[in-house]
Amino acid sequence: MQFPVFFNQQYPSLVDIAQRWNLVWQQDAEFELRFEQNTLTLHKRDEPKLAGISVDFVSGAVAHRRKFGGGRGQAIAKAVGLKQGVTPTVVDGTAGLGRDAFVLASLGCKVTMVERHSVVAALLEDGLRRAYDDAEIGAWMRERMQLFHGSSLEALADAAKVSGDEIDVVYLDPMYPHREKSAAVKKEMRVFQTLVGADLDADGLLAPAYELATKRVVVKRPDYAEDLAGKKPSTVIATKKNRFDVYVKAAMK
Ligand SMILES: C[S@@+](CC[C@H](N)C(=O)[O-])C[C@H]1O[C@@H](n2cnc3c(N)ncnc32)[C@H](O)[C@@H]1O
Repeated sequence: MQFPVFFNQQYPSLVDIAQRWNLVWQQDAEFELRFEQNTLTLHKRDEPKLAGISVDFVSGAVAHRRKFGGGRGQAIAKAVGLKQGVTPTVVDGTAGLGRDAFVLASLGCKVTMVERHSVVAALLEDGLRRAYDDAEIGAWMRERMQLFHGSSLEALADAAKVSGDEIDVVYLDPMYPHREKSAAVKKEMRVFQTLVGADLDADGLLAPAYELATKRVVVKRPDYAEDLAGKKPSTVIATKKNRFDVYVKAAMK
């Protein structure tokens, strides 16, 4: 399916990206793609004051968390079963901007990110390009993080084949419809949320995820959300605003 975006058609890299990701130039498109400081960036055109969004594994918030975050003590690490001597292989079935996947990769996991939205996939690929080239993190990023463009509802097993490994854990963090009165969403996330919308078909992800994972499926949810597909998890790891629902199939070894 083609997605409409506005971009500078005189800029060859943007023309290439549009072709590769099936993005079609449109004068009055809601979003614009730009290259800013060697970084593919998405802007919402009717809110020009909002900062653009991009994927940056090298500097910024995720890099800070890698250096100063809680390491293997973080809730997400516990949820996927990272512990002394155990570093699971992961398919992240709802990659988004790749932040959770990057946390897991920086802790040693091999992670295949699956993303269905072509603009998000383009941003992820651009983030990976810069990370792969980075002197500090490039070597392990090339080994551990990769992208698969497709829907996890149908293509999860194909994504796993790209990885070539047995998949221990499938991680899911679908976009949850926001409550009417929820506090103003962080501005940057507003651009992203307008782009992808609510993942109303998310319940369908649990079954293919459970089939693929050999050890467990982990689902990130807001604390007020109902269980994915109405299925009660084996364990829940709660954080301040979210929880990780863990569906255990077999023990981690
Ligand atoms: C809330 S975001 C994930 C954020 C991510 N965990 C992070 O840390 O950046 C959800 C993403 O999953 C994607 N998505 C939802 N359903 C999907 C599916 N069936 N297959 C692939 N991607 C999907 C959406 O397009 C969106 O980019």
